[in-house]
Amino acid sequence: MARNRFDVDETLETPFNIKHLLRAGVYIKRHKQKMILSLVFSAISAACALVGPKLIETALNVAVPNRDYKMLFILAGIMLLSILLSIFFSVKRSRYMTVVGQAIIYDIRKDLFEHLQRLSFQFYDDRPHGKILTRVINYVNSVSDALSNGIINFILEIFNLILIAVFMFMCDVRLSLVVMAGIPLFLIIVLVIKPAQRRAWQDVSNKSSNLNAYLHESLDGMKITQAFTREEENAKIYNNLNTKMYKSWMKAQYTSNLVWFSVNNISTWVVGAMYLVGFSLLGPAVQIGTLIAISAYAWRFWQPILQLSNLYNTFINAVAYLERIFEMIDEPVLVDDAPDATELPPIKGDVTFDDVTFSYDGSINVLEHFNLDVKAGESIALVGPTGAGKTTVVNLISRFYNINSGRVLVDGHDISKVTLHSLRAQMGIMLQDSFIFSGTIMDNIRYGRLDATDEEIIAAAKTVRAHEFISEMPDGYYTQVNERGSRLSQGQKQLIAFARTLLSDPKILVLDEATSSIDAKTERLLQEGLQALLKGRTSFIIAHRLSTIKNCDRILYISNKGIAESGSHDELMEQKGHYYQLYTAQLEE
Ligand SMILES: Nc1ncnc2c1ncn2[C@@H]1O[C@H](COP(=O)(O)OP(=O)(O)OP(=O)(O)O)[C@@H](O)[C@H]1O
Repeated sequence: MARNRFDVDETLETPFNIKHLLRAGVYIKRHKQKMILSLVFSAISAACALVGPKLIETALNVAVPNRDYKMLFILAGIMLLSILLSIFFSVKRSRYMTVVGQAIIYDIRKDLFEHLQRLSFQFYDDRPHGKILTRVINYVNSVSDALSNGIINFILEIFNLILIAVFMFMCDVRLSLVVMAGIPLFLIIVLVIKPAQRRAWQDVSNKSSNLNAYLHESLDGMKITQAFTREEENAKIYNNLNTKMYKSWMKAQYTSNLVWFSVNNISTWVVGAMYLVGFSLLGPAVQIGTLIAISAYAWRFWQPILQLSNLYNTFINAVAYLERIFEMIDEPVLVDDAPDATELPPIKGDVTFDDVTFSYDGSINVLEHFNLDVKAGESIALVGPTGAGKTTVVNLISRFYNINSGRVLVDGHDISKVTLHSLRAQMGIMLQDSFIFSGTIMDNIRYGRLDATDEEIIAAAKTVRAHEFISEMPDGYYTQVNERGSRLSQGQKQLIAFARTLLSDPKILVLDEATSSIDAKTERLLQEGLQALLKGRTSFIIAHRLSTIKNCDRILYISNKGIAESGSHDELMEQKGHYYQLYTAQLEE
C-alpha cells in the first residue's frame, strides 16, 4: 500500500488481471457446495420462468382455435406451477447466496485483520487509517458481491441467454434472426463506452476512499479542530472532497446510463423491426400466437445482455479492489519472528545495546553506534532534548522497529532471534499515549493479562494510587469508559494505563512520559508505590519532569544520536554539563 494522504488518489489503474480473480478462488472454493446448489436453483428458476410464452403460443395457436378447454386448463395449470417453482427456487438461491456472500466477507475480513495486527509500527506511521478502513469495509463488501452473486449471475445470464435464444428459435427462426441483428451494434457501443465506464467507477472508489480518510482524521482530531476554531476551513476541505465524490458518482452513473440507454434503444428498435417483419409474414407462415410468444422472448433476450455488460463492469472493479486487498494481505510483516526464532526463556532483565545504528526512513540516523549496558534490576532514566531519540531507544528494546546494524540483547539473547511474543510478554510498556479501550475500567486494567483476578487488579490499582478515583466513579471498577477514555481525565487515563502495565508483572518496565499528566501530590504517592515495584525489575523511564527520575540508578542524557552524559543524579550535577543545566533550569522555573 503506497504512502498516501487523504487527498491523493490510490492507483487503481492497473489493467484487468485475471490472476487476482483466480486467487480469490480460495475464498469461493470454501463454499463450493452452496455455490453449485445456487447455480442449479437459479437455472431451474430461469427455465421455469421461460416456459410461459411458449405455453401462451400453444394456447393461442392450438387450444383457442380448437376450443379445447381441457387443454387450456392444463396449460394454465402448468403455467401456474412454473411460476410457483420459479419463485420457490429463486428465493432458495437468494438465501444461499446471502450466506455465501457474507461468509466470503467474513473470511476476507478475518484474514485482513489478523494480518493488520502483525504489521509493524512503520506501516501505521505512513498511512491514513481511513484508507485502511475503506479497504477492510468498503472494498471487501464490493468484492464479496462480485465473488458470490457476480459469478453465479454471470453463468446464469449466459445460460439465460442461450435458453431464451433456443425458445425463440423454437418459435420462429427468421424472426429470431431479426431480434439478434442488434448484437453487433451493441458490441460496438459497449467497446467504445466501457473503458470510460471502468475509469469512472474506479474514480468513484478513489474519491470515496479519500472522503473516508479525511472523515476519520477529522473525527480523531475533532477536539483540536474546535479548540482552534478550524470548523469553517475543515468544512471547506470536506466539501471539496464531497463535491469530487458527487461529481465522480454522477459521471460514472452517466456512463452506466449510456449503456442502459443504448441497450433499451437497440432492443426497442429490433423488437419493432421484428413486429414489422412478423406482421408482413402473418398468416399461414407466422401465426398470431407465435408472434406474441416471440415478442415476449425478444424483450427478455436483451435483459441478460444488459446484465452481462453490468457484470463485466462489476468484475473489472472487483479485480481492482481485490488487488488492493491482496496488496494489504501481502504487505510484508517487517518486524516478524525469524524463521529459526526461539522462545526467550524467563529473563532476569539484562539489556545491552551493542553498536546499534537506527533510522526510521533509511536516510537520517536517529541513533548511531549506540552502546549501553544495563544490569537486571537497574533503573535507567532517559532525558534530553525533544526529538533526541529517547522514545526510539525504548521502542528498540521491544523490537517495534528493526535496527539497521548492531544488536540489542536481553539477558544475552539477540532480540531479533527470539519470538516477538516471548520478548514482549516479559516487558511492560507504557507509551506516551495511554490508550483506553471501550469497556469497563476493569477490562482496561486486565488488558495485558486476561487471567488476572479482580483482587489482583484492585491491588495493582491501589499501588499506582488509582483505586481512590476509580472507587468514586458511579460503578467503580465496572464503570464503562468510551474508546480513548473520553470520560476520564488525562491523569486518570495514565493511572489506569499504569495499573495495566504493572499487572502484567514484567521483568523489564518501560515508562515513556508515564507521569506527565499526574499532579505533583499524586505523583509523590505514586512514586512510593513505584519504588517497591521497580525493585527487582529493570526499568527505563523517560520523563521531562526531572524530579521524577532523580532517584534512578543511572541517568542518560541522550543527544547527538547517542549518550552524551551518563551517571547518577549527584554525579551528573557535579559534572555541571547538559543535565545540570536542564535540572537547574527546571528548578528555577
Ligand atoms: N515513526 C517515525 N517515523 C519517522 N521518524 C520518526 C518517527 N518517530 C520519531 N521520529 C524521528 O526520530 C527522532 C527521535 O524521535 P523520538 O520520539 O525518539 O524522540 P524523543 O527524544 O523521545 O522526543 P520527545 O522528548 O519529544 O518525546 C525525531 O527526530 C523524530 O522526528
